[in-house]
Amino acid sequence: MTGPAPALQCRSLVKRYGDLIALDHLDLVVPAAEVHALVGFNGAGKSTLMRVILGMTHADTGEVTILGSDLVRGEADWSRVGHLVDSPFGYPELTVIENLYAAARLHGLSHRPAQQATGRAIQRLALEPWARRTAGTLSQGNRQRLGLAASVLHRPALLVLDEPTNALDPSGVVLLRDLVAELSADGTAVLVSSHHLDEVARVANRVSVVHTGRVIGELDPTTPDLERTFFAMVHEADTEDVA
Ligand SMILES: Nc1ncnc2c1ncn2[C@@H]1O[C@H](COP(=O)(O)OP(=O)(O)OP(=O)(O)O)[C@@H](O)[C@H]1O
Repeated sequence: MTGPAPALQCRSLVKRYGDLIALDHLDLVVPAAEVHALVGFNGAGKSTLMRVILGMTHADTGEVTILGSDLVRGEADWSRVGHLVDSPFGYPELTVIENLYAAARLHGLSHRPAQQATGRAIQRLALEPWARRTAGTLSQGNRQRLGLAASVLHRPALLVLDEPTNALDPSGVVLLRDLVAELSADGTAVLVSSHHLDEVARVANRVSVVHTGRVIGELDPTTPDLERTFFAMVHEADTEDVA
C-alpha cells in the first residue's frame, strides 16, 4: 500500500549558473505536517532550491512535485502554496489591509472570505497598529510581518520560507515560531531556511544540511550541540570531495 503523496518532492535537481553548480543532484522530500529546515553556509544553494521549487527559476534537470503535481508540466496548484522568498510581498502604495486583501484574492479567495482572512492575518502577525499604513512606510520588520501574513492567510498546504526571521524582533520570532507550529498541526508542510541553529532546533521536525548544492545529511534537532555536529558534517563532506 502506498501512502499519500508528499507535499513536496525534489528529485536530482541540477542548476548551473555558468561554471558554478548551485544545485548538484539535490533530493528532498517534505511530507504533510512536517516542518523541514534547510541549513547551510552562505552560497550553499538554499535560496536557489526554494526559487526552483516555487517556479521562480528553472532547474536544468531534475523533477519537482508539489502537492502531487508536476512543477515543470505546469500542474501545480499555487493557490495551496504560500511563500516568503526574496523581498516580502507588499505593494508600497497600498495599505497593510489592502495588500493582504489583494494577496487573499490572488490566492483565489472570494470577497468575504478574503476580508475575514485579512482580519485574521493582521491579528495573527500583530499588525493592528499599522493596518492602515501603506506598506512603503513600514519598518523592515513590519514589512517582513506583512510578507509572512500574506504567505499564510490562505492556510496553504505547503509553505516555503527563506530566512523568515530576518529583520524580526524577538516578539516577531516567537510569533513566527507559534504560527509555524499551528500551521504544521493543521497539516501544512513547511520548508524553512535559517542560519540560526537554535531557532531551527525549536521549530523543525527535520533538518537537512545543504552544502555545495547537495543535501549532505540530516541533523537531529534534539541534539544538544547542533553547531558542532553541523560543522563536523560539512567538514566530512569537504574531506570526501578532496579525497
Ligand atoms: N542569478 C544568479 N547568477 C549567478 N549565480 C547565482 C545566482 N543566484 C545564485 N547564484 C549562486 O549560486 C550559489 C547558491 O546561492 P544561493 O543564493 O542559493 O545560496 P544560499 O544557500 O541561499 O546562501 P545564503 O545563505 O547566503 O542566502 C551561490 O554561489 C550564488 O552565488
